[in-house]
Amino acid sequence: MPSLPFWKNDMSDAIISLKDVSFRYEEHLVLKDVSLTVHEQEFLGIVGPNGSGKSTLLKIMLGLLEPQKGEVSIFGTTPAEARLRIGYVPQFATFDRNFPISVRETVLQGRLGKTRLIGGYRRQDYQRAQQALEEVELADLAKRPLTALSGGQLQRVLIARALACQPEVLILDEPTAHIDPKIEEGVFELLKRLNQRLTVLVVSHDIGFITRYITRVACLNRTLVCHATSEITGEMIEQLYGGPLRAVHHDTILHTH
Ligand SMILES: Nc1ncnc2c1ncn2[C@@H]1O[C@H](COP(=O)(O)OP(=O)(O)OP(=O)(O)O)[C@@H](O)[C@H]1O
Repeated sequence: MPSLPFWKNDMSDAIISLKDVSFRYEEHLVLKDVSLTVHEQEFLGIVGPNGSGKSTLLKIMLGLLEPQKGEVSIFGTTPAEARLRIGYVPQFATFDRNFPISVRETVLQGRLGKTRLIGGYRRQDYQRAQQALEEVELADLAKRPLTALSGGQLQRVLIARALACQPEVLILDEPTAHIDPKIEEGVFELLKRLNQRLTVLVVSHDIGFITRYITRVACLNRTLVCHATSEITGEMIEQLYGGPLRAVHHDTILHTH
């Protein structure tokens, strides 16, 4: 009898499984023996200092990068095969907001992998885009050009674009890095609502803030350690960031000295 694939050793509702994954850019080892299982309906935070490999880890889950070592399974298959089941919201900085395009057209781009390539979008695509805009509470801005949006509105549009492909998991890379704290709260309240029907995985620098929303945190600094939110202490943060953390804002539960 063939042996079970490695992810079958985990709970049956595991949707993302990485086992002993290592990745290097040429000589530079960025991830070392990273193992992680994400379960259905989780709201997982991935935190770590600059350059600790967070975006690299996401790109591996999305099949954009292939690890030199280890195994990656998404919904029991390869990242490439599972791609359309994942909604991805890239880092804000990588998005050209001056592109002359409307909110609706941006959200429709999320349908590209799901619709026909020739002949334009179908009625169903417009319906899905409309639903996604309603879900992020921006339906009345559908015709507005992207250039006329605030940072928080733009972030919601990018979330709507990811939702338009009807994903089962939403992966966001620093969704609130460039918006102010009040708006940040609104974005995380939205993610919390979406988490009622979707698995959510979010990369953030701001562990103090996100612990209010997430169920579990994965601390990455080349290697990865997971903690239940309730276990997080200032000492742990200090170890992760290699020194006292000065920039935890909001009325955070964490204090380091
Ligand atoms: N294409 C690349 N070629 C070579 N090195 C890279 C490449 N992309 C990233 N790196 C390096 O790999 C390391 C990890 O980068 P990565 O972007 O995954 O970190 P991060 O934790 O997401 O950082 P940040 O918090 O600054 O976004 C960094 O030292 C970075 O300079």
